[in-house]
This record gives sequence, C-alpha cells and structure tokens, in this order.
Amino acid sequence: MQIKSARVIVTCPGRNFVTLKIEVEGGLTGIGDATLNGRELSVVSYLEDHVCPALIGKDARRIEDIWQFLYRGAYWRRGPVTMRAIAAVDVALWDIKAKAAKMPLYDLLGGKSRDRVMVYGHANGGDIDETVDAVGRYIEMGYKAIRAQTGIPGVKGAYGVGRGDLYYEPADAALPSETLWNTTSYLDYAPKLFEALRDRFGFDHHLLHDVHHRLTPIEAARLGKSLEPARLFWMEDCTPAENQEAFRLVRQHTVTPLAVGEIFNTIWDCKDLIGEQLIDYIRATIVGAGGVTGLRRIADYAAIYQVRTGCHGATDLSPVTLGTAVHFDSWVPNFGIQEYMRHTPETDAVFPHNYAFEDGYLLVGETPGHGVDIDEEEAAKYPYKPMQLPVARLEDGTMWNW
Ligand SMILES: O=C(O)C(=O)C[C@H](O)[C@H](O)CO
Ligand SMILES: [Mg+2]
Repeated sequence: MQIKSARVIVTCPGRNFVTLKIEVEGGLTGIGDATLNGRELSVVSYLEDHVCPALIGKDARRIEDIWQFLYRGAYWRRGPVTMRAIAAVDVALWDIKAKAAKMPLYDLLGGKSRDRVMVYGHANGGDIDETVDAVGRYIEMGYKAIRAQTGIPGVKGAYGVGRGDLYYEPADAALPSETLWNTTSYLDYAPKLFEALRDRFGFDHHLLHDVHHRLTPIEAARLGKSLEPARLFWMEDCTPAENQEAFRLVRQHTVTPLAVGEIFNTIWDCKDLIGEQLIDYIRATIVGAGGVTGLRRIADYAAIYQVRTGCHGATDLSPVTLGTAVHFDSWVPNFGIQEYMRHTPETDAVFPHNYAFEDGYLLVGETPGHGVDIDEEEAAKYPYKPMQLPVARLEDGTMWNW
C-alpha cells in the first residue's frame, strides 16, 4: 500500500485550518489535522517542503515506522511545528488503515471501552452574573460538565471571555492584540464566580476552570485552596509547566484536581508530572502530541499512575482532530473527559463528520476510518487569513503569559 500523494490544504472558514491529505495506490485517502493556531504557515512549509516528498513510495501500513522516521529523522526533535506535522501524517495513516480494514478507528485501537464520551463546554461572560447565566444555558443544552470563565472588572480582555455564546476563537487579528492581566483582581474575583455557581446550580454538574498559565506556583496553590469548597472537576494550567517541579508545590497545598498539557508535544513534556503523580488529568491531544501514536504512548504511561485523559478540544483543533479524539476517547481505558468547543456551521460544512453531540456526550461514528472528511470545493471558498493569538501585559507594561 504505497503512498502516492501527500497534499496540504489550507482553509479559513472563520479561522485557519491546515489539513494533510494522503492518497495510497488503489485510491484510498486519509486526512490529518496540522493546525497550529497563529503559526499555521510554518507547519504548511514543514510538511510541503520537508515531509511530503519523503512520504512518496513509503508503505502506508507502517505507521509506527513512519512516525519514527519523521521523529528521529528530523534530528531536531519535538516542538509544536514538528509534532503537528508528524500528527497530521500519523492521523491520515490511521484513517487509511482503518478504512482498509473496514473498521471505525476505535475498533482498530482495541475496541470501545465506553458507549459515549463525556464532554465539557465553554461558558463565559463579562462578569459573574453573565457567566452564571451562560452556565445555565449550557445546563439547558444538556451538558454535564462546563468550563466557566469570567471577565474581571477593570481587567481588559481577561482570558476566556468570548465573543458569543457557542463559538469563541481568541486569535482575532493579523497582529497580536494586547490584553491586560492583574493577578490580585483575579485571585479575588474567580473564587466568587464558583461560589455563585454552586449557590445557583448546586453540585450536580462538573465545573472546570482554566487559569491559562497566569499564576506563579504559590499563587496557584492559593487559588486551588480557595476553590476547594466548589469541588471543581479540575483547575487547568494553573502555572506554566516548563518547570514540571512547580506542580509539587501546588499539589502540597490543595486537593483541587489539576489538569495540564494542551501545549505539550511529547511524553517528555509530562513524564515527571505523571510519574510523580503531580497532576490528575493530562490535556495533551492528537494534533499537539504527535497523533494517535504519540498520544497513545502518553495515555498508557498515565494509566499506570491513575492519571486520566482530558484532551484539548478548542476550535483551533479542526474537526479532524476532534473526530479522531472521539475515537481515541472511546477506546482509551483511562478516559477522563473531552473538551468540546463547537465549530461554526461554515467549518462543519468544510469538514463533514459523523460524531454527534447528545445530552452532554459525544457519540462516535461507526463508518470506517476516523469519520471526518474534507470537502475541497467548500474549503477553497475560504482563503488563508493571517490571524494571531493575543498577548497579555501587566498594568505596568510587563509582558505576561497570555
Ligand atoms: O481550550 C483551552 O483550554 C484553551 O486554553 C484554548 C487555547 O487558548 C487555544 O487553544 C489557543 O489556541
Ligand atoms: Mg486551556
């Protein structure tokens, strides 16, 4: 089953997506997502200039060998650009293998471990009252788990406050917009949101919160402690994770469960966090961490330590990643939860798929492969648009973590 062609398709139905399409002799095709929000064209070049030519003639059935060829063969290992390119190839090859076997991908991985995949949606508002109302709307839609983010009075562009109820894309301009950050106001305000949410809705739903790398370890420990009465499902990215050690300090102070890893690329980024049981949920995902092959290694390692998965699923990951994740989540024994931020109708039209939301869960499709396709005519209607993620500064002008 030789690879005949490998092509990159860029489309912007509201936001940019990079897709790799591989065709093998005999005509089977598979697609993989290679989107890197705000840095899309770097992966396009990596694939077109360096990876695609080397794939032609390779045996598409040898997924592991091709993964190793691209990982070891680059010599310059890891990193978001390399690992997204590897993920795109890997997912396209798993799609082809599953189609050739006439199986949905989850079956090829080992079969279903569950019937449906619990997801969490994103509720947000300009202040606590608006956010409480937004969470109420998610509960009405059937969500069992909801991430809540609130604007903070006086803090322009606090993280996670969207421009609409269902669809939210933070990459909003050709050059980074400037937002403001104030840790003191945040640490004072955020716990009040969760107090208000529990007062209004009780404890029947899971609540999650994303700190988006903004706190120092001791500040994160304090937030975790102050959120304990709200019994969160998780507190995410409470402090930057380049220094994995930092989580030990947070852990020593709080029983609020910790999640981390949406920006991780390989098992090496989370090895100590998992092995030393410093986190509860690993957020690495298909497109970020080298495809099904890379993520499976991480999940299997995490299982030994009772760390569960919580795949990143923001809208900068295309329906190809989400669809593949739903197969992965259906199989993975140590599943925790799946993030689900809805794509716009334009995006859904470009990427026809067979996963479906029902009553707080995603249901996996039963067709062979990962169940997501690309309509190239539809994709061609939306040319690439430069868009970058915002940056954050403190009030005195110091650059901070966005
Ligand atoms: O979904 C999340 O948890 C995020 O933190 C979303 C990120 O800001 C987004 O994926 C950046 O592109
Ligand atoms: Mg996040």
